[in-house]
Amino acid sequence: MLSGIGISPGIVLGKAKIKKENNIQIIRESIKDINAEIDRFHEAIECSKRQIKEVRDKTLAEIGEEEARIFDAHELILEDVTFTDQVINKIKNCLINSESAIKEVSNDFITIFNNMNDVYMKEKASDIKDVSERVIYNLLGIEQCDFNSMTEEVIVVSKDLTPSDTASFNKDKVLGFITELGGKTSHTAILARTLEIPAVTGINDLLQKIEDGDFLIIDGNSGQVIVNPNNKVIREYEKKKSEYEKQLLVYKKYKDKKTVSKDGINVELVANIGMPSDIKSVLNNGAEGIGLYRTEFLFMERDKLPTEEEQFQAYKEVVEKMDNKPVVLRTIDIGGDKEVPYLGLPAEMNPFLGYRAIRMCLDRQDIFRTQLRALLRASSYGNLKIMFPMISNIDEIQEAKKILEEIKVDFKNNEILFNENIEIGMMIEIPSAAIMSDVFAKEVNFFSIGSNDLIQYTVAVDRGNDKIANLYDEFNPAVLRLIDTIIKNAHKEGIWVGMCGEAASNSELIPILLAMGLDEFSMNASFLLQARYLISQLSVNDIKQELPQILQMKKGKQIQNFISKITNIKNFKRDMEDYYD
Ligand SMILES: C=C(OP(=O)(O)O)C(=O)O
Ligand SMILES: [Mg+2]
Repeated sequence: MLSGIGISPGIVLGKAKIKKENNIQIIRESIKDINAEIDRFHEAIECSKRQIKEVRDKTLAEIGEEEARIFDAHELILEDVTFTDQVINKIKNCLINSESAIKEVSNDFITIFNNMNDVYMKEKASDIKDVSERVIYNLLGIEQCDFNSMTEEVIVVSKDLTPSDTASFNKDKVLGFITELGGKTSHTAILARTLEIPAVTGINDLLQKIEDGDFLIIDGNSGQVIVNPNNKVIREYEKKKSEYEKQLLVYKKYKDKKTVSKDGINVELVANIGMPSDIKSVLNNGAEGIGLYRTEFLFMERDKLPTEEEQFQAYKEVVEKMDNKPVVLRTIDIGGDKEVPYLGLPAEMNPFLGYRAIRMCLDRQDIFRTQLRALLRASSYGNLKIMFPMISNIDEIQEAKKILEEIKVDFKNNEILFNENIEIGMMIEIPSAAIMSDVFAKEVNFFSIGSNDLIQYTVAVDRGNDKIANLYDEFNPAVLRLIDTIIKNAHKEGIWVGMCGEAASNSELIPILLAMGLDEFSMNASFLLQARYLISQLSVNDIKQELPQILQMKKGKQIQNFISKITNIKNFKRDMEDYYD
């Protein structure tokens, strides 16, 4: 049994097919005819572009537009003169062959991007590796491994797989794959999930542990790989596989349904997103809207502030793609663990208690006003709602609303279109706001409970600190009492209340939140169908009867046990975590 990281869910059983490393030796040869060498390089670039276009078109036809964009990025690398000029200069100045020049230049770029210690930059490094290997193969006239023409069903085993490799898989033949390198957020992992090919990564010395033809079981849910299992284990996994697939079919049936409990209570089930490209999976998983659009991601991974126009285009794209379904756009929550280096903000002793979110926006009104203008403009293209994060006192929400009003007046004077009745909401994620939620409820049209922060501030536990993760508990009775207070206060004022922190997708908490009367549940798209299924199995009024008793319990564990006993959802929780964690 080998343990790795499951990057694409599902279970498969089959024969191993090792993708041999093309251990090509690139020899640094001296050249005499510079022009001929540069021509050779250009020819290889053109040939690579043609191949990338083919992979792109295949991806577009068989997988999707978003995935095809990975290969647009590959083409851009070949068109990027900072890359190609450096290779040409190396050929000219060092009088070396193209293969070595590309290897040296791409290695420099890969090292720089990998050292940035940033997921996005690391992905860029792997794109450069993919593209430069392709050009080198073309220079050397080496055929690349053709996954498209596999004739028997296999599980591909490889040190690494590029997005090009993954996109060229013949889905009928490649049952799954295992690699040594790669992560959950890599392009290869994204493609595997879209293709619904189970995959596991992160197994050290993989190629020393598996041989061509070995019989394998891959469990993409738990990240386990079993090599040459006995018949008993094979039968056990065949059963697991069929149960998993049956359950998945049940979930999929809920895609276009409303979210209604067994006893007829209707709630809204919506998704959290970070950027427009997340929408595809949101729609595929039957979201009724977006409950949290974390716009700060548009401000990260770049070297200057996005302009009003750039922001407008992004927000408009989201709103239009959601086609009149509600989209709660949260103004930037920069700070805490979300750093934006080009803003030059000084380091702080306690960043989570510091210059963050609305605090920064009310201080840097240039940034805030630009965002408000962009989102107000986008509001005329669909059902957009505005939400302010990290509100801790009444002045902040009033000040934010005042600034928004000023921009509305300016828009009216200048005949700029926007939705005059746009709903305004606030996150309740700081205990002071939760305690004063009766007062805040008079200021806004809705609340969204940010349980990630609300928990960390209520129990004084850093949400990212593994050492004290046992204290970070959504079932902590203090947290549950605060949530109950917030919902009651919102309803007294006649406003709706949602939750967009991770706790909204916790299968043992969902029954309690339903009983408290939460109106909207916002979560990662991959949890939506399971949550809708779970809700359809629950009788909210029965759980409501138990709520006073639950709120009197002294320990989180006690509450959790009680809920799993009365709702019988222990197995369901295990399902959720196995499949998507
Ligand atoms: C949704 C939340 O906001 P973020 O995770 O972006 O801080 C939260 O705090 O629960
Ligand atoms: Mg938060």
